[in-house]
This record gives sequence, C-alpha cells and structure tokens, in this order.
Amino acid sequence: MAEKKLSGAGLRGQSAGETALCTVGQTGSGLTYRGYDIKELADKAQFEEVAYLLLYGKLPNQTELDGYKAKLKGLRSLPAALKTVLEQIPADAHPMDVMRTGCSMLGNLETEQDFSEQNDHIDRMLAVFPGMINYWYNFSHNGVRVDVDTDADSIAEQFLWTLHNKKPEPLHVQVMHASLVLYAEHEFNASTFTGRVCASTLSDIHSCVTGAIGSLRGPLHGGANEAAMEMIENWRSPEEAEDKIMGMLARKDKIMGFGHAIYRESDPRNAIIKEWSQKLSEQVGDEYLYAVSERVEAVMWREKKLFCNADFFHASAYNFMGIPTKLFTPIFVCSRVAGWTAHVMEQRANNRIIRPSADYTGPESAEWVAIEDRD
Ligand SMILES: CC(=O)SCCNC(=O)CCNC(=O)[C@H](O)C(C)(C)COP(=O)(O)OP(=O)(O)OC[C@H]1O[C@@H](n2cnc3c(N)ncnc32)[C@H](O)[C@@H]1OP(=O)(O)O
Ligand SMILES: O=C([O-])CC(=O)C(=O)O
Repeated sequence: MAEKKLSGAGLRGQSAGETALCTVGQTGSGLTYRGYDIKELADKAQFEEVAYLLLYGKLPNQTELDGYKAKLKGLRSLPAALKTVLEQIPADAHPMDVMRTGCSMLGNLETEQDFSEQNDHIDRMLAVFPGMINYWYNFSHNGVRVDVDTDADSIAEQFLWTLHNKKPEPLHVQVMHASLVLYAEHEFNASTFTGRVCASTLSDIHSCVTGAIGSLRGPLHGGANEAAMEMIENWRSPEEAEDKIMGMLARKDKIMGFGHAIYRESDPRNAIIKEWSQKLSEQVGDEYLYAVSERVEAVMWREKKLFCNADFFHASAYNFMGIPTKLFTPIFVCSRVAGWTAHVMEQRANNRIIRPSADYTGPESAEWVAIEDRD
C-alpha cells in the first residue's frame, strides 16, 4: 500500500472560500464568531443570542431577543406526519439517522419554495429539532408520546425538558446554553462544507442540512463525543485509564475526542466545557468519570502532545446531566444547524458552484477488452 499522504491531503491548509462568520485558530488557538471571542459568548450569551448573531449579523438587543425567542417558541410543534414517521423508526436506529430522516421529512412537508423563505425554515429547524429527536427517543425507548409544546424558555431548556419529560434544573439549562454556544459554528469544518457544497448547486435548505447531518455523524467529526464516552465509561480509576490509553497508543488506536485539523496547541472550547464538567461532577458526586477524563487528557499530552478537542469533556458533562450517550451528537446538530444555515445564506448571497479539480492518478489509457475475453 502506498504511504499515506498527509501534507495537502484533505484540502488541509487550502482556502476554499470566504466567510465573515467565524475564525478558527487565526490567533493560534482562538475562536471567534463574527469577531466575538468564544469565551465571552459561552460565558455571557444565551444560545438564541448566538444563533441570531450568526444568522442576522448582529447581537440582538433585548426586544429583538425576546421577539426571536417568542418566535422560536411558537415553532416547536411537530407536524402529525412527522410524528408518524418518527414512530416508525426502531429504537436501535442511530439517532443521527433519525435526525437526518426527520430533517428530510420536514423538508417534504414544509418545502422551501423560494430562497426568500430561508429565515423562516431555518428558525423552524432550530425550534423543532430538540423536540423531534426526543419525541422519537421517548416513543421508541419508553413508549411515551412526549409533549413537545412545553413552556421551556429556550432551546437549551427545551432539549432537556423534552428528553426527561419535566422541567430541568437551572444549572443544567445554563450548561446546555454554554454547550450549544460552543458547538454553534466552526468555519469550514466537514459538515459545514458539505452544507455549502449543497447550497452552491442552489438546492433547498433542508437538503443542505440533511447532507450536513450525514457528515457530522462520523466519529472523526461530531460522532467523537459519543465515541469518547463509550471509551471512558469502561474505566473506574485514573490508573486504569492511563494503563488502557497507553495500550491503545501502543496499538496506534485513534483516541476519540483528541486532536484537531486546524488547532495545533489547544481547542479553546475545551477549557470551557471542562470547567462545566467539573462543576457537574461535584454536583452529582461523581467518583471517577471526571478524574478518568483528566488523566486521559494528561497522558495524551505527555505521550503525543495531543489535546482535547470540543468533544472530549462534553462526554462527561452530558453524562452527568443524565443524557443518554446516543443523543450526544444530535445535540450537536441542534446547535450547529445555526452555523450550517448561516453558511448556506452566505453561500447563496455570493454563489458560484463549488467544483474543485482532482489530480488524476489512474492509468493513462486503457484498451477495451470484450466481455467474454476479460479475466
Ligand atoms: C467537533 C469536532 O469535530 S473536533 C474533531 C473530533 N474528532 C475526533 O476527536 C476524532 C479523533 N481525532 C482525529 O481523528 C484527528 O485528530 C482529526 C480527524 C480531528 C484531525 O485529523 P488530521 O487533520 O488528519 O490530524 P493531524 O494532521 O493533526 O494528525 C495526523 C496524525 O496524528 C495522529 N493523530 C491525530 N489525532 C489523533 C488521535 N485522536 N489519536 C491518535 N492519533 C492521532 C495520527 O497519527 C494521524 O495520522 P492518521 O490520520 O494516519 O491516523
Ligand atoms: O473544525 C473542525 O474541523 C471540526 C470542529 O472542531 C467543529 O466542527 O466544531
């Protein structure tokens, strides 16, 4: 087998277009949304403020935020036909497949007829996705048709409320806001680029988002938060974790939740979600999961100079809030749909079909062989 080519592969280091939405790693390990530092946004903003910033180009004032949240609250209901589809999907389906199907079904029921309608469809997806995944989860796993028309004040609260079928505690809502803010946008990552490629053909908004969901599902991208949880939940002490990680590194296994395509020293989202994970760990009286996670972080840095990306401490944080592991990546969708669709709008506003070239590595010419003469 030819040696794996890393430099330049995966379009690394090449600019594939322009964006005014986000900078990743421009100042070493920094991350900004429309110029605002991620630390400040995660600390001070509700997710709806960040979605508004990405989609409408400015932070909303109080009246605008109140109006936006009221609009989103009014868009939560699931169409009956979507509920029927969700009820057909088995409990052992992958929840990201449920998100993909649910988004696509919504596009069948409420098709974008014209780009002038894009904002309404985007707001509808933002409002409906948390209830959609939890309706499926509760029906398929518990036989319960959860009421998604809750009194929740925000998307963060709506996710937890429709998952557990009760009003969540304020600390958990606060963590969910921070988590949704952290996951909302990240320049030309794989799923966003998928969405932009789709948008560049002048396709509809649900197709762009459905494709992006498919790209986010993979363990090298959004699926890493679930994969990290499946790894750390097996270990009961930091010592056991260190031992197992050393073995995995010796076998050249990939450690999910570590490394990044762009950042070289650290992922600025990690310190923020790590702090929340520690707080939650204390709240629930966790005896080993946080300590295990910290030891994995230390060993990975010591052995490989690899750092935690946004996904690693999200695993323990979500676990402490009683969120089933299989729903981790769908939460990422509920957030990143803001970034994806802001990119679709940006692509549409200045579009040329995305169609790069390839370096051909096949045979120069081949001679036709009749079917009966082939090996
Ligand atoms: C929100 C997000 O999507 S963040 C990313 C989530 N994904 C993960 O956590 C999955 C684990 N991490 C990885 O697979 C990678 O680090 C990626 C996909 C994130 C980035 O990939 P690249 O840009 O190719 O990474 P980079 O050039 O730094 O690494 C090259 C080599 O470093 C090593 N390396 C990088 N990350 C890891 C890791 N997590 N564990 C072990 N080795 C690693 C590997 O030897 C890799 O070569 P390989 O592709 O042949 O295995
Ligand atoms: O930027 C990337 O390649 C992956 C990532 O961290 C994200 O999408 O949040």
